[in-house]
Amino acid sequence: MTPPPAPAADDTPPPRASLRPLLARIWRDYLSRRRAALFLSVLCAAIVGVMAATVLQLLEPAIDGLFLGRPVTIWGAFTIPPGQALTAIPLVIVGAGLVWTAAALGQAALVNRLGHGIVGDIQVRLFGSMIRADLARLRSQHSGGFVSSVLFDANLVREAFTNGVVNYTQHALTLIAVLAYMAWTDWRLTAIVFLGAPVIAWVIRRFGKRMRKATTGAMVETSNLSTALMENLDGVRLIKIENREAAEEARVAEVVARRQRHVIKSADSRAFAGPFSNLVAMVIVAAVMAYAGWQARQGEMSVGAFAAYIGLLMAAGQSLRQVTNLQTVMSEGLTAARRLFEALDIQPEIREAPDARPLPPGPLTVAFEQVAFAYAPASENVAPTLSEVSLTVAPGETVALVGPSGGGKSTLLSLLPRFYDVTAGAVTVNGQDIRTLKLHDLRDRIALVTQEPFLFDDTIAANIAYGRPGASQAQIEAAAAAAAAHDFIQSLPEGYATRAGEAGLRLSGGQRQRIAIARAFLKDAPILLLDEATSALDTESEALVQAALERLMAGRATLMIAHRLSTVRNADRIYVLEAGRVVEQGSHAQLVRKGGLYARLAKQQSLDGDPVAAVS
Ligand SMILES: Nc1ncnc2c1ncn2[C@@H]1O[C@H](COP(=O)(O)OP(=O)(O)OP(=O)(O)O)[C@@H](O)[C@H]1O
Repeated sequence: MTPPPAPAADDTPPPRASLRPLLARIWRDYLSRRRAALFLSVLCAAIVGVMAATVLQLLEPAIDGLFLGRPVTIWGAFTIPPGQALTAIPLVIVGAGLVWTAAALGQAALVNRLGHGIVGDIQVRLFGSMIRADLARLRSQHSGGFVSSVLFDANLVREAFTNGVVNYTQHALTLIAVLAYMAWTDWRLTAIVFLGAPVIAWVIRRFGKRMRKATTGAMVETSNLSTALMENLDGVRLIKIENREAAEEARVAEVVARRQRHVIKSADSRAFAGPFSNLVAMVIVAAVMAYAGWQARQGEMSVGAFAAYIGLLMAAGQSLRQVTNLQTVMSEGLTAARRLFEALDIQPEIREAPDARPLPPGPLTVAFEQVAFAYAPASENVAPTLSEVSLTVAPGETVALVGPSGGGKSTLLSLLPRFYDVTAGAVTVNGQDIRTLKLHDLRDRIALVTQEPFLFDDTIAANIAYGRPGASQAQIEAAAAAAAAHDFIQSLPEGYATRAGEAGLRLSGGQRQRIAIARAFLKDAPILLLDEATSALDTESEALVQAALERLMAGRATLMIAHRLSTVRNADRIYVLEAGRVVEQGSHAQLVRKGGLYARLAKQQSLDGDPVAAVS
């Protein structure tokens, strides 16, 4: 096991042109449906922002009214006689404080619901896209990558588009309110503030760029970390038997360290942008203070106005720092959104045709007609995995696929439920190309029993009824009885309600097989695919499973793969696949007589060198 590759982080900032469609899509897919809540939370944020500026503005009438005994004008509109200032101003402040608090509470409650709603939407969509993805794509990416996208990347988008958008509004509005107040009283003061704007913009851009690079790297490493964790849990037996615990610990430590480097860089960018803009803000405060002090000396500014300016500027500095911080959070969220959308946009190649036809009920005949298939695209010039394969399985017939490892048997089987599509030729069901049929109907008519049947972490009954969720208990038990599984299930502590699967009961290979066969009995599909269904069993289990399988095969079109030739001797026809081609075909007796590859394989498996004895 080699360490996952270092990330190829993209350090170029996203061009403006690509930002607009990204934002438009976030609006269309996630925000527009919640536009009322979004509007309300932005409104609350606006109230909070404006209230913050308003309370500070009251400094001017408070100081001038209380200390200088002047008539007090609140917000330039209401005039209060000096005698009433002592009661009026505190009352206005309490009133503003109440509105401020109500708006802040409303904002927090709305943002929490909005944010988690969006993250839930993204997670469900990502899962939907993953579960519908082509097998080829799912095989090309480790499941750890999907897990990390669903659990972590989606949260970055939440941060950006709730906290980011809403708090951004609040602080931007505080800034605007302060600037408007200053412009209203003295435009020169505002001009001084605007001189600092390009510097702040530069700070935001610079840290935003660092942040994007670090975020992309952190996301790649988070995905590598999930992959490493899942791989270790899956391969725990191998790790223990090979005494590789320390090596695996070191490997994971390496991934953790790489992830940490990116995460720290990203956190640094986020944390450093604020103090840098704070520095610029302090320089602006100093300049305004110098100018306002000079004005006050000239008698053109009252003590109250001076105090209010400075108070407001301090608040503006605070908001500016927040806006800079949020800018980096937004940039992180946009990077995550871009990555998630790329994953969401991959369309499965195996899709139902728009004019797909239904598949009527009843027995079905399967045919492979001059089928060729390659996993790699034709441009890669790799020899195809299957070439010119033709075979037919009629209802009630059993066709067996045998041959050396890597010959293409499993690949051939996976073409029938359209896990992959043929590259040439066609697979047909009752004479119709399966690409012209409804995908749901096609898969509904196929039962698949594999060497290591998968059990969900659910009850045995639910596992048997997985493909027929509406099945009654009686139907489930009848299927289990037909699969010779009823007795052992009943002897379990909770019978059919016993949990199986990863965190549940550990079942033997033969028991799992029989549950899978019960699942196939319940599905009652006219096409049966058996992929080495008995090869992992001991003789006693095999006898039970074999008998159950024979009952299951009756009346269906069965295509089976078997390594142990003893299990295929009763097949109607046997096809020997070597390097993707059918090299021999016929009944067991015919193939043994022929003395070719099949006869040699049969001989290899015999103890006494007699091929017929080996398979009888
Ligand atoms: N997902 C895949 N992507 C690329 N190549 C694959 C994939 N699955 C199988 N192959 C290749 O296709 C060839 C046929 O594999 P397949 O599993 O169909 O053979 P098989 O006859 O079933 O082998 P076995 O008896 O060992 O199970 C092999 O060379 C294998 O490496």
